Amino acid sequence: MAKYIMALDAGTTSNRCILFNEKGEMCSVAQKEFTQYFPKPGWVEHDAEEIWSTQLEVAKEAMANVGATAADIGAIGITNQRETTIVWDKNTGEPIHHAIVWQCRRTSEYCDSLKAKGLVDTFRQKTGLVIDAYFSGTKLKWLLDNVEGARERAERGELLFGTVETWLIWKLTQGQVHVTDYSNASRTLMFNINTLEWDEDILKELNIPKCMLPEPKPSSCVYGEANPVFFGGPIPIAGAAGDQQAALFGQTCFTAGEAKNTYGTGCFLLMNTGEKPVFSKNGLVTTIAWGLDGKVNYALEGSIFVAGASIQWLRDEMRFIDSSPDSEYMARKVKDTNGCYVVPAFTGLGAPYWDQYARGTIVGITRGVNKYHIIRATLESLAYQVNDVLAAMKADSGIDLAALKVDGGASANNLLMQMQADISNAPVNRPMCVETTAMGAAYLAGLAVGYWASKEDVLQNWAIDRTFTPEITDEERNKKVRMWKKAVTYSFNWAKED
Ligand SMILES: Nc1ncnc2c1ncn2[C@@H]1O[C@H](COP(=O)(O)OP(=O)(O)O)[C@@H](O)[C@H]1O
Ligand SMILES: O=P(O)(O)OC[C@H](O)CO
Repeated sequence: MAKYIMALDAGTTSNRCILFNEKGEMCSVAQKEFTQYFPKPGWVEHDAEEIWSTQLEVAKEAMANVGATAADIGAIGITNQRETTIVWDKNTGEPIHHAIVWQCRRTSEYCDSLKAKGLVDTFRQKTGLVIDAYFSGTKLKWLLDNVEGARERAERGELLFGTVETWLIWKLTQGQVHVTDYSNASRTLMFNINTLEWDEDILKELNIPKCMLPEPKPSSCVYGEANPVFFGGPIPIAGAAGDQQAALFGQTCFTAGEAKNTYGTGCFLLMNTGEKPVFSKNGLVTTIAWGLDGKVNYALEGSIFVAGASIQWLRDEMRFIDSSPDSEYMARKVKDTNGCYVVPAFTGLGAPYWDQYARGTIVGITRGVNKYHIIRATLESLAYQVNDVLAAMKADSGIDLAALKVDGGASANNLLMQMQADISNAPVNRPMCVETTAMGAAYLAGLAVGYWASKEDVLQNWAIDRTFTPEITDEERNKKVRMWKKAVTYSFNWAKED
């Protein structure tokens, strides 16, 4: 048996490669940040070639760290920032434009026009999603409408579309395989989550040529082989899933009613709802969790656009901290936020508000508020946003979670985890391995090639590192949440022209 399964985790700000062994232990990790482009307020782009080159670099580095050869790697599993939209030339492989990132707001007004046509329910029933600039479909339309000659080239069959996993699989197979998995397809606003096909009516509405779309496949199956030129031998690419769905899998939330919350660039709370989609009445979206063993699992999702990114803002723009982990030390210098609330709606608000025009705001500032209070209030804003989504999840599913399973970079912050337990009045369980996104991708790939025999095989790999239990009174909690709800209203609709 091969020694490792390789997980390629293509995140929003960095790409990672982790090699996992049979026990689900991380044997080697390599990571590299890549450039973020902000060409206009509210616009976000990546260079797709840089996504590929950094991903390849870290994969080689992770192998070199432990002296692994291609024969030591049983399979590759890919997990990725979702919705980010890439279009490239089928023959030259050259992207026609920078990738338009999930956070980018450039198609907000076009989304308004779709809503004004009365299409909200149609899109929800077909795709499970709300009409929002977040999802890929309107970004793809923007590229076809705004890059010179793109629409004609796409109609002639010369251009291909993909989200990041599609792009990486295409690159790894040197242009042989153009596929997506159901979990990623379900984030495009073009995929019918009931029929598991691209939706013809929606493609017509958005004016997207179907020939440029990848073939949708299950999340755990062999899509093709990485060309030997990259790793010295072929390796099967056997799993792919959007990063949030992969984390749900990595947290072993295999049963309906189980949920996890990931604190990365954004924050994403997903609940497995079983083999039937549940449609939200409270501002959540319905998404495909994974396709596995001939079946599809659905999930309810609350997507928060800015979470760890607000800590990066404290570091890079405010220059209040030198590193993200410093936020904990600095926030502990004060006992509370001194009445200050930060609403980090930098790219609008996602669940449960869905306000494309919301922008960040700080309220409650008095003469006594200093940078430590603002750092603390920024951290607290993550917990409030998650709490809003938890309430929506409870209303939609009828399930009051006994405890919240957490992961992602910012879940390392003990103060933040304690704030979450306090504000949501629920225990917070952090697992030993918080790299659950990569782990989920590894499991999906390993299951496809028989490295693990069944889901039950990997359940035993999950273990708790630490539980945070609520410590504040109901009175304190109610007051805090009430004030947050007031604060968040001040961010609404800010960027809308009068
Ligand atoms: N100790 C910490 N406290 C607060 N935020 C943190 C901490 N460590 C990392 N972060 C934040 O977590 C994010 C990185 O987490 P990660 O799961 O790698 O995200 P992604 O997959 O979105 O790139 C960054 O936005 C960073 O600011
Ligand atoms: O890069 P992350 O981990 O914040 O995830 C981004 C999401 O996939 C966007 O939907």
